[in-house]
Amino acid sequence: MKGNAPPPLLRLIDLTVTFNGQVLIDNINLNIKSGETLAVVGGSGAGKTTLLRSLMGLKNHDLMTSGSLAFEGNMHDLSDHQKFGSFPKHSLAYVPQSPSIGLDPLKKLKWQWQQVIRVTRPKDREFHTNERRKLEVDFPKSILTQLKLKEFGEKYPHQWSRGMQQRLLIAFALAAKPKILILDEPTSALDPIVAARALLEVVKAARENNITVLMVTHDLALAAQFADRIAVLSSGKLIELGVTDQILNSPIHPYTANLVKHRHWGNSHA
Ligand SMILES: Nc1ncnc2c1ncn2[C@@H]1O[C@H](COP(=O)(O)OP(=O)(O)OP(=O)(O)O)[C@@H](O)[C@H]1O
Repeated sequence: MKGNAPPPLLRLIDLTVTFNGQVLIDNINLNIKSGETLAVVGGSGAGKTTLLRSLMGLKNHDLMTSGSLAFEGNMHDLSDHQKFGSFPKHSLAYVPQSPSIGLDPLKKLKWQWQQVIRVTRPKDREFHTNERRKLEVDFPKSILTQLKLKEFGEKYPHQWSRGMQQRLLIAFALAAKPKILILDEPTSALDPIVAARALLEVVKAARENNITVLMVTHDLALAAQFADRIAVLSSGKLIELGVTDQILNSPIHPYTANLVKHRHWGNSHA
């Protein structure tokens, strides 16, 4: 059946990022399959955030980027910001590690939701104007319920805890109906028990809405609970990639074996 496998939704080809000659991302090739949850795991400084930012075409002028990205069969040059402009950015939704980056402290959350719709669905062909207006007024209740968020509209960000702000950003991202939801350390603002529960809800909501999830985390145990596949990043290199069970039960690279050995596993993968 191998020959019949569908092409990947996104293909990262020969991505290299350097800073003053120092290699931060070293020739990474990575496929993301439609509908999967892929976790990129690595320690601090491994290059996780740099990988995500490059993949989204977010330009940092200090860094030199080379490589390309194929999305739904179309090629985009990552080294050339102008050419990357043709990439359908609304297909990706990014939730940053720090929720405060994504929220305006001076605006009620309802206003911020309206901006999400205006930006992600400009002159939308999918929607008649009336439908779009309705969406701007009504946050999809199903997503609020799925993520256990209520009464979000009339409050300001500071009236929510950091964990709630992070969940709200994830809800905004899901409601914008991206093809890929990108989560940077999605549970860093939450305590471990709440984190696992919240991530379970996010992955479930993404699956129900047919959204592919790419997350980066330093926590292999958390990745193991939710990811279909795990990619291991170390010093900017993709050193191992496999389905979650293979990574946990028969890791090939000594770095991965060490990660697995030194994790305290919960019940799911003891
Ligand atoms: N703009 C930049 N200029 C110079 N070096 C950078 C820049 N951005 C990232 N780096 C370096 O690239 C390496 C990877 O950083 P990155 O933030 O991607 O790692 P990370 O895996 O996300 O780490 P963490 O888990 O601590 O957030 C680090 O050595 C970092 O210092």
